[in-house]
Amino acid sequence: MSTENISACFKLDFNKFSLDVDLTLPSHGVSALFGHSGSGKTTLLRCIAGLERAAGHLCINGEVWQNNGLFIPTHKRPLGYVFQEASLFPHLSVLGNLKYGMQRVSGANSTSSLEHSIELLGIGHLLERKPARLSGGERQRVAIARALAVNPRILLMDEPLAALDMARKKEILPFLERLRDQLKIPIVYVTHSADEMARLADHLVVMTEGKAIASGSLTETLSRLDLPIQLNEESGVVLKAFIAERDQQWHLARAEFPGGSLWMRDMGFAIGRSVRLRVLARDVSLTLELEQTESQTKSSIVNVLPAVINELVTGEHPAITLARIQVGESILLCRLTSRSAHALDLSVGKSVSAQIKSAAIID
Ligand SMILES: Nc1ncnc2c1ncn2[C@@H]1O[C@H](COP(=O)(O)OP(=O)(O)OP(=O)(O)O)[C@@H](O)[C@H]1O
Repeated sequence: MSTENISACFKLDFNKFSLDVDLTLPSHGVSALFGHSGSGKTTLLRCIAGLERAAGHLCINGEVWQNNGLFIPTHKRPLGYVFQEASLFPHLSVLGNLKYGMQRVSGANSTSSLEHSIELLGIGHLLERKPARLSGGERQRVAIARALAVNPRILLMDEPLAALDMARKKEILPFLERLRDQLKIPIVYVTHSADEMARLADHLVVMTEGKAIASGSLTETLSRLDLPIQLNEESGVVLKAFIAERDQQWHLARAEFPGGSLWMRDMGFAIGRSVRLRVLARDVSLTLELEQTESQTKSSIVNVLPAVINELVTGEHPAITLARIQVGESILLCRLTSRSAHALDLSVGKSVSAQIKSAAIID
């Protein structure tokens, strides 16, 4: 078995809550811990940090931090931890805060890791400022840089955007994408925002009542219908695609994914650029008309793809049916009324046309 991953197995009992997980997470990229409030996401993160003393074991890319006879205390674990609210020392400048964080970790006094984290988070122009003169988003970028400056083996982030307004979130997300793409260490990211999860995660862990009920690649896990995350308006899939064509006259771009392609608003991305597409189940509808050219001329919907029904389940309310449909090698989800599903006589294996009302490039 490869040691290049995170192996985390914990059992912990609080009064009215038990954590019981046995997970293998990838050695790099973002693993999102996603689930309702109280499902145990923060508790799991705290176990990884050694802030909770659970029974079990923890191995980070071949380094054992906990097993039966061993428990490395938090201050000796080479990790970065980012909380919801950046807790910076008000009397120290940004640079002072970064350096203070480094002093506390032995062997972390590396100028190159400090410079690299300043550059990654784009805070070079803020180094002399005191925290009171930073925006919420800038403060959080400093907190992330401080966590990275110690050259950690893993970065733990507990809802780092939750305390920020929409504009600040938008400002910070590109930096988080940069960390995901450029850092060689794993990032474990707690969130209950479907949007953040879809945009940032490579790997998805779904938590319910202290258990990890699913753990797998983002694309695969989001295409499952047997998880509670699919039972709401935000359910949908993420497709890995690339820009294949641009229609300058109508300001559209065609993004190609395994098994199909979608026209969408041109965001100015170059041809060949990799992108993520988020297609919400509520934006997909089904018809039995199979002739694409004809239906395109009769409908305002630009994207019509041939599909085969893969699975059908009742949604969160009996009026709603969720369909999992195969489009080439990819899976899309569709929310429709149970009455429509009945009228179309939908069944597993049936060929249909999927009309995609809208899809968003989220990368
Ligand atoms: N030290 C503790 N003692 C007793 N119960 C605790 C303790 N810490 C957490 N809990 C309980 O464990 C459960 C899981 O909490 P946790 O914070 O891990 O959930 P979460 O999924 O991160 O939630 P949120 O999204 O609201 O942050 C909750 O019911 C919480 O009240």
